[in-house]
Amino acid sequence: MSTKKIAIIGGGNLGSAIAQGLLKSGFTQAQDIIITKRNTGTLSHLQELGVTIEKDNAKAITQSEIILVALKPYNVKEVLQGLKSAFDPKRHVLISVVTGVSMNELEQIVGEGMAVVRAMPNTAIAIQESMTCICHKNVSEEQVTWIMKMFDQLGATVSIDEKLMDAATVLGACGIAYALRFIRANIQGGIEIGFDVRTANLIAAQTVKGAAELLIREKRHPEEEIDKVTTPKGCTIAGLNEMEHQGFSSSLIKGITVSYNKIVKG
Ligand SMILES: NC(=O)C1=CN([C@@H]2O[C@H](COP(=O)(O)OP(=O)(O)OC[C@H]3O[C@@H](n4cnc5c(N)ncnc54)[C@H](OP(=O)(O)O)[C@@H]3O)[C@@H](O)[C@H]2O)C=CC1
Ligand SMILES: O=C(O)[C@@H]1CCC=N1
Repeated sequence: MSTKKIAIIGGGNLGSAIAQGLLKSGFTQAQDIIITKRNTGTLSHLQELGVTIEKDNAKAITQSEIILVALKPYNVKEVLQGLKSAFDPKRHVLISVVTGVSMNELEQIVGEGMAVVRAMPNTAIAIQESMTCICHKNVSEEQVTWIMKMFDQLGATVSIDEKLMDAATVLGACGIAYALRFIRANIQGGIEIGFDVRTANLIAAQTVKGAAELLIREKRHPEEEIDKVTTPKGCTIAGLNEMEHQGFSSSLIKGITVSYNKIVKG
C-alpha cells in the first residue's frame, strides 16, 4: 500500500476508472485520492467510497505528490497553464494519460525539470485489467519504481519509447473498443443462430477471454492456436475463410491505421 497522495485532474471516463482500480487494488486508500472535475455530480459513486471530490484543481495539486492528468487533449494545455504556480518540480510527479501531448510539451507548461510520465492505459484499469504503456522524463529511480508498482497493480505494464505512444494509444486504449465491437458482432451472430442475448454475451465474452489467456499465459502466436481449431473441411475454416473474403483482417488493419493517423495528423 502507498501513502503518496494522488490527485486525478479530470474525473471523466478514464480518470474515474483509474480511481476505481486504485481502490480495488488496495494500493491507495480512498483518503489518499482527490479527484477533480467541474461538474462533480457524476463522481458521487467515488465520494461514497471515501474519495475526496474537488472542483479546485490547484488545491488538489498542492495537497498531493502524484498529479495524474486525465483531461481531454483539447483543453489540457489551457487548464495546466492556469495551474502552473501550483506545481512544484521538487515535490510533484506529473502523470499524463492524455492522447497526443508529448512530455516536452507538458514539461514546458508546468515547469522545466518537472518529473513527467506519459501513461496509456485503457478503461479495464477500473477492474485492474488494463494494458498500460509508459514512458518518462526527469524521473528518479525511486519514482520510476513507485510508478511501475502502481500501474502493475492495475493490469499489465510495459515501458516504451515515447515515439510509440500514439501507436500504444491505438492498440491498447482504442483496442478495448475494437475488441468489444468484435464481441458484440459475435453476440449478434449468436442470437441469429439461436441464443438469447445473455447467453450469447457470456459465450462470446468468455471465449474471447480464453483466447486471450492462451496467448498471454502460454505466449503462443494466434495462428498456432487457430490451427488446433480448424478441422479439415470443417465449419471453423469455412467460417474463417468467409470472414477473410469479406475483409475481416483487412478492415481491422485499416481501422487501426486510420485511428493512428487521426492522432498523428489530426
Ligand atoms: N477514455 C479512454 O478509454 C481513454 C482516454 N484517454 C485519454 O484520457 C483523457 C480523458 O479521456 P476521457 O476520460 O475519455 O474523457 P472525459 O471527457 O470523460 O474526461 C475528462 C474530464 O475532464 C473534466 N474536466 C474538463 N475541464 C476540467 C477542468 N478545468 N478541471 C478539472 N476537470 C475538468 C471533464 O468534466 P467536467 O466537464 O465536469 O469538468 C471530464 O469529465 C483524454 O486525453 C483521452 O485521450 C487515454 C486512454 C484511454
Ligand atoms: O478516442 C480517443 O480519442 C481516446 C484515446 C484512446 C481512447 N479514447
